[in-house]
Amino acid sequence: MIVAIDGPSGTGKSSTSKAVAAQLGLSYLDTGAQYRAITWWMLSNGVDVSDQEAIAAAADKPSIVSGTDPRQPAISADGLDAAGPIRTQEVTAAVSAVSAVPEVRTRITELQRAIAAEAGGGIVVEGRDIGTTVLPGADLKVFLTASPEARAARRSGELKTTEGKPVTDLAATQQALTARDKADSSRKASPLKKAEDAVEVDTTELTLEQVIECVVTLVEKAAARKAEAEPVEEAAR
Ligand SMILES: Nc1ncnc2c1ncn2[C@@H]1O[C@H](COP(=O)(O)OP(=O)(O)O)[C@@H](O)[C@H]1O
Ligand SMILES: Nc1ccn([C@@H]2O[C@H](COP(=O)(O)OP(=O)(O)O)[C@@H](O)[C@H]2O)c(=O)n1
Repeated sequence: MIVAIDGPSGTGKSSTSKAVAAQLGLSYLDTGAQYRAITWWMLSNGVDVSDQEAIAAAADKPSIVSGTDPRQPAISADGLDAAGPIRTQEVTAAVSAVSAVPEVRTRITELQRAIAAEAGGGIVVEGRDIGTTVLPGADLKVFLTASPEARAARRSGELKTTEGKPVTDLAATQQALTARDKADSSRKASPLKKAEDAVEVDTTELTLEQVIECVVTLVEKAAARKAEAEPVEEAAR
């Protein structure tokens, strides 16, 4: 069972995906964390993130390792725990530029497909291009949306500066979030986009619990469809 959950920042992808995976006993992959980890590695290793060629040349250098336990998500770059540093404002500000470089996307997409292929019992993969590009054959595709105001309000309490202080400026958070959406949606390589066969869920007026319940129901229905379809496929072979 492969579940793809895409959408812009602050729509609830990570919280929903982790909870759904934990509830249904599936693995979990946060692909945004992988793009953040490679960005953090580049910033830490003197790669000029305003130079596309420099980013492309460094794309296959770091080893990026993701944990797939939804109760203990883990991410490392060259063996260093990246979970904390990837959430800083510095990384958030640079990640769209790094993730737009085709060599970075090819590298990270390969990693994502390998992880999904190895997840025996099924996996929930969240990101921007999972349903359109990474796993177009997913059994269920969900595209989460929410108003920019709701997304900024959700995010403003979480963001941290490089010194670890909270960022509380709501207007600035909304502006940064909108700029990142624009960059992610307009890049040439695998932009943020709803897959044609994805189910769109607007989470603006929903609690996180309601979104989780909705996605669990969608996964259960997709699993039942898959179970019904498989004996037919077997017989046709
Ligand atoms: N439906 C919701 N209502 C209120 N808060 C939410 C909802 N969904 C997520 N959140 C909160 O919003 C923040 C961002 O959610 P997250 O899952 O990280 O979004 P994304 O992965 O899409 O960026 C988190 O603090 C989360 O708890
Ligand atoms: N499948 C993906 C996932 C993330 N990304 C990039 O990684 C960035 C960070 O993703 P994220 O999911 O951690 O972002 P948030 O929604 O958590 O803020 C995005 O803004 C994209 O630039 C991507 O290009 N493709």
